[in-house]
Amino acid sequence: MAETIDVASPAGETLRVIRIDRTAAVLAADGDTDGFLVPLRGAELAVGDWVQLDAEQSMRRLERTSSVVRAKEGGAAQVLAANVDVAFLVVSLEEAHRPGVLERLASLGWESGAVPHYVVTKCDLGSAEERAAVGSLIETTAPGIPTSFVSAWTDEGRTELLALLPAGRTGVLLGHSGVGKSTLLNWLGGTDVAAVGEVRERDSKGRHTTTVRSLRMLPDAGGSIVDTPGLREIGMGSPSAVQSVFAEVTALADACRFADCAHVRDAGCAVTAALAAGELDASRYRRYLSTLAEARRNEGTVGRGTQQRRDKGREYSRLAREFRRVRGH
Ligand SMILES: Nc1nc2c(ncn2[C@@H]2O[C@H](COP(=O)(O)OP(=O)(O)OP(=O)(O)O)[C@@H](O)[C@H]2O)c(=O)[nH]1
Ligand SMILES: [Zn+2]
Repeated sequence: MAETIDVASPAGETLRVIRIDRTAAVLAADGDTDGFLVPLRGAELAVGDWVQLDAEQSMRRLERTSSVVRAKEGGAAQVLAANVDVAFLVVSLEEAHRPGVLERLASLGWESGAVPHYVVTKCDLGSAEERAAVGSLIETTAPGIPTSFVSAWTDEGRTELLALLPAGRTGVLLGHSGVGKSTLLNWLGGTDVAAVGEVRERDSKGRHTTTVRSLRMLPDAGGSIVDTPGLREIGMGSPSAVQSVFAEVTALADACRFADCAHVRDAGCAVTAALAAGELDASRYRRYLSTLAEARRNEGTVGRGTQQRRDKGREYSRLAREFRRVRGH
């Protein structure tokens, strides 16, 4: 990647991509909120990337320490954010009752290379019981990932989140459209939430969403945070990330003494035994099979796929179907 830029900046200076859209990026010195605009002209940059300018004013992207990737069907994977330390998995209190959403976000979080942390938003809308239910669901669904309950309306949880982003650290907000990511960004950044006017565009399905990705400094914390556009379909990372989310299921499947076992009804199968004993939740096992199948198929669409991987995807789909048929889930 070599890109000529028309702004005088000292050669060798390391700059960060703090804003990006389809055609241009804004670069700024570390900790700076003012930067300059660079046309992308095909350069593959993501928010959070570090770039270095040489004497000829062409730029070189430094190696990424982490990246949040979205698999695009039929195309190359898209990097949503680079060099992030904490991946905030944002769910609204309402949405947090759905284990499938929690699992997908967890997988995307582990896949990024950043440390995942759930943020349950809009807690002003729910009761203490509802919150406790979500807390225990998260503990069983994604053990080991910490959770913060927040509300931008009542100011709950702000200090807790800011403590995770001291100077030199960057967070990223991952979550479905409408869970309150833009609101969080402004709330953490100290902007009056009521005064927020985001740039919004229509997406291919006519819905409004945030399309510009940006990195914002957090004056009250020292670090920074990246907003990603509304993710209507949250990807789920690679099969290995899915397997870390479903670690206990993976361990059971590995412990099964039959090679090529469908883990559906065979006597002596470790998975069947755990299901029968009530140690493994049938719907969790079904989600494990279908999520893994989807991750294998995606691996095929982002260009890294081999026939073998696609076959593996089909095999998991078949197992998921068979499991539903036999168990009625
Ligand atoms: N009750 C309540 N509503 C909130 C809170 N935070 C955000 N909302 C509302 O939730 C809606 C969505 O908020 P946004 O911040 O635009 O959500 P988003 O995740 O950025 O959505 P996209 O830009 O489409 O990705 C808005 O109507 C907000 O006013 C909160 O803490 N409590
Ligand atoms: Zn088995």
